[in-house]
Amino acid sequence: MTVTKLKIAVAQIDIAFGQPAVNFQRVETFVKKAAAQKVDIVAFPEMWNTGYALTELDQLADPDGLQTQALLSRLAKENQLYIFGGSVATKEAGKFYNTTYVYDPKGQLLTTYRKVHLFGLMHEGDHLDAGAAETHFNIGKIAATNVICYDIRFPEWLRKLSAAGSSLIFVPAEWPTVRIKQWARLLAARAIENQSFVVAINRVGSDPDNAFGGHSLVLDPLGDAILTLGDQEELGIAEIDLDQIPAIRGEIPVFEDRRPELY
Ligand SMILES: O=C(O)CCC(=O)C(=O)O
Repeated sequence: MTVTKLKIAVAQIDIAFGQPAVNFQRVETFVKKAAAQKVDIVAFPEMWNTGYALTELDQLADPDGLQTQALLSRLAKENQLYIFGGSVATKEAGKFYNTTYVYDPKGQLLTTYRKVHLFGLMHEGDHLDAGAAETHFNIGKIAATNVICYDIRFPEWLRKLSAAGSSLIFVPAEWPTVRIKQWARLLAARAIENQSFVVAINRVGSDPDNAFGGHSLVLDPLGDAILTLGDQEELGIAEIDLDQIPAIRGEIPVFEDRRPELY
């Protein structure tokens, strides 16, 4: 990794419904595939341990995220890369969350984020508690942040995270095929308005209620796609250069031109 360039692997995986052991194995396989491509970071989708088996979370959610943390820490260290851990279902003090972990190549946990906006259409609010905190982390010297899936429909949340200094936004998702056009458009808008790179990782396959459309994307700060995946399981590779950001933000200085006193 140079200071501004990043080689990213997007692990667009299928998720076995309610079968964490199968999914842990799949994540391990994809980290190894990514390492073979000599990437700096590999990124995963949302709720990859359980899928949306929300009624079974009491048996399936990872207690305090410890199993996920142990796996991601070991894999990051063994393979000498960053892991953006998508998100997993966790059980903490009797509550359930949709939780992200990010690891550095030393196997150290960089940050934890819990999905802030719960998606009523998929009954998240009936089973999960919402997070209430921002996340900020560095990939090398690159300032990054993340949200989860439905969070991208709340531009004010991503603006707040970006205004704090991030220029790279990760978005893990289980975004249904039926709304995949909205996925692409919302992500492009979030990239353009925040003048940030966006790495958006959707799952493929289906569960008892939905089919999931893949179409994972890496977008530049103008909203143009550097990488677009299809609707099958695959590992996509993209290179981004954060050196583009100062010129784009200098030409149209939206962060400086904001009028927060009005909104
Ligand atoms: O906003 C949407 O259309 C999809 C959101 C979603 O599937 C989720 O947050 O899990």
